Amino acid sequence: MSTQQTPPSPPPRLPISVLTGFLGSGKTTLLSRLIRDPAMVRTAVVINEFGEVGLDHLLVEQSDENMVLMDSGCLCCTIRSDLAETLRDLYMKRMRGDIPEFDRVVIETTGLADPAPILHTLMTDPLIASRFRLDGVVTTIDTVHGMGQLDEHEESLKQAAVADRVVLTKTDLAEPAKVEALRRRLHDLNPGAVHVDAQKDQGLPVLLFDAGLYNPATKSLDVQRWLKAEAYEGGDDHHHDHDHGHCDHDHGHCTHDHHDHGHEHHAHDHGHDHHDHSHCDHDHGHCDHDHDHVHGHDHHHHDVNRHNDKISSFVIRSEKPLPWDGLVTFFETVAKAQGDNILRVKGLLNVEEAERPIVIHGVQHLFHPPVQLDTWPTADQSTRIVFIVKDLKRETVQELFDSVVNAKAA
Ligand SMILES: Nc1nc2c(ncn2[C@@H]2O[C@H](COP(=O)(O)OP(=O)(O)OP(=O)(O)O)[C@@H](O)[C@H]2O)c(=O)[nH]1
Repeated sequence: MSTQQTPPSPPPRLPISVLTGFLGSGKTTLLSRLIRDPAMVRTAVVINEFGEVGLDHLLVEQSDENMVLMDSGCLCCTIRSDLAETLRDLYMKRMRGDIPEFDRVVIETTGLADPAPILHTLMTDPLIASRFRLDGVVTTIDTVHGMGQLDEHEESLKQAAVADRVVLTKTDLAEPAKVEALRRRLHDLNPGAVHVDAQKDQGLPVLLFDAGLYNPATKSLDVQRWLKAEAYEGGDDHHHDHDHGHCDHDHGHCTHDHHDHGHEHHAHDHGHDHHDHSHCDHDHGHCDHDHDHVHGHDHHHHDVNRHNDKISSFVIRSEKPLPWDGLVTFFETVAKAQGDNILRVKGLLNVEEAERPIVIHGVQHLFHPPVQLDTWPTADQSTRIVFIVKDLKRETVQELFDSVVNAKAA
């Protein structure tokens, strides 16, 4: 992690959305819909093959064998030898004016892929990292088979855990109770992700993209919307969530269980999630409220370690300003010791030496350069670091934080 404290804000790099999801979960179907949508104008979509998205007569212009322009204004491009080369090539052609200018990129990954290596490429290849930034991860989940896939395939769990947007597919085929049980499980697995219904929701590009720190609607950095720390906190008691194996065998039972435990507010959250993008902001109003409620309490007791198989998420919170070198040591140590178990980290930091808050963002052991915000997003000036992890206890991370950061702060 770099110790640079004042990188440019907002970042001028082109946003990339990574589309992932299990085999047959509906990535291509979603992409075929997206590339025909006029809102995808000035978007470059990187796919495996043209054939899979059925371009046929929609194609208006082919610049070379790897690239076509759709009449929606969406540029479709197939992967060359590897992703890094494809992105470099795209960027150079854009610079030279060989292809229409595009403002964002969407990359489809293959079905069984652990998305982490792709995210690594985006963050580590110097040419790519200086021209592009990760906007978000979009994960398709099949509502008919998704529960079983989450049980049986770790890749599927990881894809859901790193998502900024979860697209529920095949809701026209699945029983509503199963869809609801899956929604709950996904929410427990990754409370910050917004759920979108591929069948019912309209305006998919708006719902799926701009999931990052930069909010094009307000033309500013929107850390509340991005961090969603409140979604990982709050007084939820998720002790019964451990038994998701049951869900696959007995969804009705599982749904009942949740209701029996008074989790109606989950359904409420989900209801908000899949309406339209503006609900993100509405959600925030909602979350702020929750957050104020939580704020008056001892956060260490209210942070809930949500278990979903081996994956859990939690927030490390600290009220006092923290020394930068302590924070750097903490992130370096945690990345070195537990890098493989850290799926995603997002943090808003109150740093002693900095007048303004600093935002960090990491995938496994890699971190984007920190970004300094102009102001605090709300009156709450505490440090909040969201972790989504695998096989890693909250206590382990908290202990390290206490010994490295809090000890230095004391
Ligand atoms: N009824 C229904 N069928 C869907 C939906 N989404 C996808 N399908 C079907 O599910 C099958 C798999 O969908 P794809 O879009 O090819 O899935 P994919 O994730 O691209 O698959 P891979 O490339 O093999 O990983 C296809 O037959 C689609 O027509 C949906 O929302 N409803």
